[in-house]
Amino acid sequence: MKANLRIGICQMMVVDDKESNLRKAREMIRKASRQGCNLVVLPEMFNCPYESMAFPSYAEPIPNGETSLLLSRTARDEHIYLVGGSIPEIDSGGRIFNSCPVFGPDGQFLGCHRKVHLFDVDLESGLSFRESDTLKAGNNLTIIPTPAATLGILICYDIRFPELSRLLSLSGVQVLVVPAAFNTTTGPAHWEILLRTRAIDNQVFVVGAAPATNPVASYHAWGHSMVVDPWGSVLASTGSTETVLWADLDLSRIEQVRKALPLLRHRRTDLYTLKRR
Ligand SMILES: NC(=O)CC(=O)C(=O)O
Repeated sequence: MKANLRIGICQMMVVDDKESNLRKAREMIRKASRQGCNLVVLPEMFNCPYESMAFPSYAEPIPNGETSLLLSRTARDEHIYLVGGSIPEIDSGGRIFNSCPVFGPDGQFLGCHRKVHLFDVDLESGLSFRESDTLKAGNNLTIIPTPAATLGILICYDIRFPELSRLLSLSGVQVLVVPAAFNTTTGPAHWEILLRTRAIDNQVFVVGAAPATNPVASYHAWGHSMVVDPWGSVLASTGSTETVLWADLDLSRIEQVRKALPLLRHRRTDLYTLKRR
């Protein structure tokens, strides 16, 4: 297989201490880079516990806050593309978002995705979460063109809404990058199925980057970071512990799969359409 993109996922354990999280992220990014990765992805809320009430005190501006500056420097030092998972972002009006900043190999800020769908749920297992208690929703689709690949960014719950992935794919996205933090209720039930389904539906690569399970955290992340190819095959996956995972993406696979099974061409747009507002 001809590889043209080696993608690394830092499945890090997030703790209730920003400086420790930043140190761990940098260490794991460097490890991925030493393994030859030219695109490295962090998980959702990698600098902050995944707790609504923690978001305001951990929030920072993007791209000039402490975390963004560290990511930019690390991307430049390692000469990699870096998808900065997500962090709580505070804007000039004091609004807080769940946001994913992306940096290029010169450290340049390439863009930012603000989570569009907020995770407000009361699960039968007893797990309740209400991101909207402290966060606002983003209003944009996020496409990051790079010479290596065109990336589309989704954050966690966004993956459950197929319209978003389809719109991104129809706009030329080749790799859906999904920093996420599914939990031990929804993770075993839905995580792998959703990642593989979005890959199969859209015939794109899907990269799911999750935190490792932290047994002392209030929210138990499921881990199981994964890379899926456009046929829905799992190229790399892991369990719940801290690890750096990597996979080689051969982007020509997208055209091969689309040629053999022309799903996107076979859509009946005379019967139905998907409109971006
Ligand atoms: N944490 C999320 O945003 C989403 C999630 O855990 C799920 O959809 O399940």
